[in-house]
Amino acid sequence: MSGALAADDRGGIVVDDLAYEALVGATRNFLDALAVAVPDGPTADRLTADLAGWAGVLGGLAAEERDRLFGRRAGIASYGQAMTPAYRVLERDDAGLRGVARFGRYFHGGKGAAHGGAVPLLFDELFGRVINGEGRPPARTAYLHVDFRAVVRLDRDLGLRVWREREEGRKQYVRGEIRDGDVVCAEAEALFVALRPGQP
Ligand SMILES: CCCCCCCCCCCCCCCC(=O)SCCNC(=O)CCNC(=O)[C@H](O)C(C)(C)COP(=O)(O)OP(=O)(O)OC[C@H]1O[C@@H](n2cnc3c(N)ncnc32)[C@H](O)[C@@H]1OP(=O)(O)O
Repeated sequence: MSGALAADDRGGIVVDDLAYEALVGATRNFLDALAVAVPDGPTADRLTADLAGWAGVLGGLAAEERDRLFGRRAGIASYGQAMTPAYRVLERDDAGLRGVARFGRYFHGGKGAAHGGAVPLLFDELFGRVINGEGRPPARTAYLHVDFRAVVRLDRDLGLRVWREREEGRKQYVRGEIRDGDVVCAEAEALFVALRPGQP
């Protein structure tokens, strides 16, 4: 990214994991509040100006992709990103993971249920985490199939499970499910293809 500095070149102290997790959590809370608020004109103007100010501050702290924190902190909730519904990994090994997810109001589709696009988004994120494990070449999603079995309700702790199904050369098949208690809300299957050296 042009104009971005490597973290080492900035000379400052990078925020610790706990503080970064709190920042991403506050961002999620903000997005949930924005999704349901009906602001008056002055409030909207004030917020727009505040956000523009913060975008400017953060723009001045932009880093190269390899040095960024967003989505790259393995030890914290949602790997430190707010792009997908919130999740936490409870158990993980090379075969898969178990965890919990929560779809905030920002991910509302209609009639109290999560947006249909947010469900595959979460699967792609989780699959990517399992497939791109330690020591493996990076792999990209070739296809992602989701069956929506029951509505995903907002603001509830949901069970997550993802597991590697099989591997055929560069092709890696992975499956997963999202449960609300005993109810399977969504099941997914995907193919990831490991990238050849130099492949974007
Ligand atoms: C790099 C990122 C990780 C970095 C680490 C970061 C840490 C972790 C972060 C995790 C957070 C989120 C991670 C999300 C992961 C994404 O969402 S990636 C973004 C979404 N996906 C894309 O943009 C992919 C776009 N497509 C492509 O780049 C290329 O089509 C692909 C998928 C790499 C495959 O192309 P290719 O390498 O030229 O392979 P190709 O020879 O065509 O096919 C290889 C084999 O796969 C089969 N195949 C390919 N596509 C299909 C298909 N759609 N259906 C069926 N079979 C297929 C072929 O038939 C062939 O089979 P065989 O003949 O070998 O039996």
